[in-house]
Amino acid sequence: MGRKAEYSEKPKKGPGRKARKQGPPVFRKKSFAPMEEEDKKLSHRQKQRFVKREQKKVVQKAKLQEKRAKGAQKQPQVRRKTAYNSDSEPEEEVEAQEASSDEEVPQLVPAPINTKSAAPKGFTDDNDAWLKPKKGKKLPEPESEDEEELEEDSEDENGLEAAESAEEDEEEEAEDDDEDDEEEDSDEDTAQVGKLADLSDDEANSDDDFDISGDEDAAEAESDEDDDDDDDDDDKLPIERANKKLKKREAKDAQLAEEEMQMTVDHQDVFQLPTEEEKTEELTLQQVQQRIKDVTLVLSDFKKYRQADRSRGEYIELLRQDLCLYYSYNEFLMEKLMDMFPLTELMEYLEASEVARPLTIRTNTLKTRRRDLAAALINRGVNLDPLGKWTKVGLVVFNSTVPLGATPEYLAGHYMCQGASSLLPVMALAPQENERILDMCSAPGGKGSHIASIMKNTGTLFANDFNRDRVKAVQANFHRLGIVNAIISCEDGTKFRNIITGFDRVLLDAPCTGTGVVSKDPSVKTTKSEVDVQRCYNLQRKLLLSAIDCVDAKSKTGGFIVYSTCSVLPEENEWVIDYALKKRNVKLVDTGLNFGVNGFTNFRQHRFHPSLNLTRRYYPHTHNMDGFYVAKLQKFSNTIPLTKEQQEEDEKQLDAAIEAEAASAAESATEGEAEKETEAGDKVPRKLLGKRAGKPSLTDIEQDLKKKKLEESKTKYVAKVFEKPVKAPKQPKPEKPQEEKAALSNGNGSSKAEGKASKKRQQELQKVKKTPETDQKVPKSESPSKVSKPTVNGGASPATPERKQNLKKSATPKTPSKLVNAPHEDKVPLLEGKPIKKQNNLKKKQVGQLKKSKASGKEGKKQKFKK
Ligand SMILES: C[S@@+](CC[C@H](N)C(=O)[O-])C[C@H]1O[C@@H](n2cnc3c(N)ncnc32)[C@H](O)[C@@H]1O
Repeated sequence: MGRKAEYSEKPKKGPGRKARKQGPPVFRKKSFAPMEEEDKKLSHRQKQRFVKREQKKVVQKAKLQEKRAKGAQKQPQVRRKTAYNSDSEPEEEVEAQEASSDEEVPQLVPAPINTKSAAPKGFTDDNDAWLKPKKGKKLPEPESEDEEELEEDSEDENGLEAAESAEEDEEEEAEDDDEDDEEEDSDEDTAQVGKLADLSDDEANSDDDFDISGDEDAAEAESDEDDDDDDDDDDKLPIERANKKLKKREAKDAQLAEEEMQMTVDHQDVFQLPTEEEKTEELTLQQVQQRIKDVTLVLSDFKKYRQADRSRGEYIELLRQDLCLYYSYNEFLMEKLMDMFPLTELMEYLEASEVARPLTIRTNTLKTRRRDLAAALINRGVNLDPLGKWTKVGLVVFNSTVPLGATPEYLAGHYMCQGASSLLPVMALAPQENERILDMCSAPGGKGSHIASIMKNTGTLFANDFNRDRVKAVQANFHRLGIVNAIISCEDGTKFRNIITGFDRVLLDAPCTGTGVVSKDPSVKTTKSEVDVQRCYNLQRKLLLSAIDCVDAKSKTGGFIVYSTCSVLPEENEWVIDYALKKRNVKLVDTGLNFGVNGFTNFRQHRFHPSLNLTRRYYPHTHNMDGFYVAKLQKFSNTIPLTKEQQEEDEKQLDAAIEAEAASAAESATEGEAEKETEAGDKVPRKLLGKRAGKPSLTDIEQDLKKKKLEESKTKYVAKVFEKPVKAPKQPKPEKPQEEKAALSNGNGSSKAEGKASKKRQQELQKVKKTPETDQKVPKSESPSKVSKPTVNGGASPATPERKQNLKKSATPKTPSKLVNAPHEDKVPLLEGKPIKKQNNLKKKQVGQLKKSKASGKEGKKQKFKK
């Protein structure tokens, strides 16, 4: 139920806005309040005048009293002038009065007061004419004192007091007029100028309602500042003068601000390094963060902010500790990172490493196209986008309502879940169709499957990994993705050159410390140590040399090796490449990746080959992908620029280093466990694991000795980065007797005993006879690769005509590979070197012979039967 509207009575409309009359002027009481009340708001000049006036009053009163005493009575000669001149009053008269008021002795006798100038009590609409300021003159300040005096005047027209007040007023006015005279030249003009000046002077504006004191203040300021320039200013326009004034004021303000700033900076609290006591105190994360900022600031301008008695090292040490605490890194890794990045970049890197990288997938172009895959996944509720212009197969997934590892598309092999950075090494490898390519460390097969899809399932992909369990993943993935051109093996990559060589391209995505993927695996931040890094880079060096040896420098389409790691440490990247440059006939070439940071050519005190700037580094904070490293090498000669002895020595060193590191790692692990046990309070003898299991526990001295040995072995076998490749003397190549050639070609013994024996024999032979190398090339100026003899190991040498001859003539077949175990008529290792075609020829031969023998057998049988 609603209420009915009542329209019968319409409310009368009042007068419109225009019809309304303007009310009488209302003056703020304050403006006319007694002086005492406004005392606080008076300007300095006003106060001075007020004091002066008071003093004068006292003096005058004293004089008056004196005169009274004398009894002298004089007629007033000057008409009394009121504070407010009416418009009707002639100006001349006023001027005359002013002139007379300048006289030293005022006329004190009360005069008959002019009715025109008599002021009524208070202010009403009737006397508003008073308030109109005289044209061209500023409105005088209405002072309450004057008001009172006027009232008094009107009451005691002929009284003595009236005369007194009149005299006072005259004096005051004279004084004011004196001041006004100073400015009167520009009075009319300054009506505008004054406003401009007031705009910049809030103080002046705020003083009085009538803008009088404002003008006075402005004038005061002007007089202060412009004393010197007064003469120059005379011939300037008012606006120019105002502008000048404004600029001066601004300059003064700026100077003041500058001084103030300097004062605050000078008195700012300089960060103090904590004392020993303070170091033991526990801090909150916020406090640690603040201290990181403070120390960073000190280090940014060390001269300015440092404590006099403290060194830079102390600040850096504190910063490292705080960073370790804040980001949960161990000191070793933090130190490595601090060596790599400038401070500000380090912060960015650490922050970015705390955030997970976006999930990315790679389209399997063997089965689908990217846009079809994207459409299918969008239909399933996956929010995605192309990964970037640099890839045609990558997609970045923002969010998904379904698990990406279980969609029908995934199970059908339409895509592979892969980090963006793992697309880079395959792009750098640039596989071609129908090539023979090796993926030396393949598991779980992400990059391998990418290679196969670019090859469009043509040629042959050898996917190898040393970890048997992980090889299963390669198998499963390849099966799911529909790869049919791959041979999967489980071999030690370092020995792969002994199994099969002659590849067009090799990808070595080496095992590493994983320092680039801390966002994926945060345990890396705390678990990696110097020993881990050493172990990794020694293995990486071995693997890389093997990978290089597997490539055929004479490949028509390739001859490339791509080395990559998901580590950011130079030890695992530039150092390894630099090592390979010195040990093999390879050079660095452009990766073909048009983004990424250049590799280091120098790092701390180390200097690498200048071409290392062709390698690429990727960081989470700059590329929003995992920390990654990619280098592309081209093999320009199949010869090895080292003598056999040097090669063996190198290998021994690397092997020993890896073993020593492994042993020390096991040792430290057992020690750690044993320590834990004893810490736990179990007072039982230490449990020994690993190598020392079952052996009596070592005494402290023995343990010390062992530790020393370990340390020695570590330092001994850490390969030197600047190690110069040893120059091999050039030797003439004498004719080899057939026997020796055969012996040489049997380097790959099938049994270990045989292998060793043949190796010894070969070494002896090499000592006696050395052959010159014909196709030698110098890899780079600093490493002349004059090789004295061909490699004995068939895996590392190319299939030269001479070698082919040897292979044919070899009496005993040595086929070490698990992949290759074919009993052949001519007993040649089938997959050695390039001649894979030979395998087919052999097979044909074998088949032909078999057929022949069968045929002959049949014929024989037939013949027998016939017989
Ligand atoms: C970084 S992962 C390879 C990832 C792989 N390329 C991919 O994209 O899926 C390194 C691999 O090297 C393997 N590995 C370690 N030592 C090896 C060796 N001596 N020979 C061959 N593979 C090795 C590890 O089992 C590991 O799977």
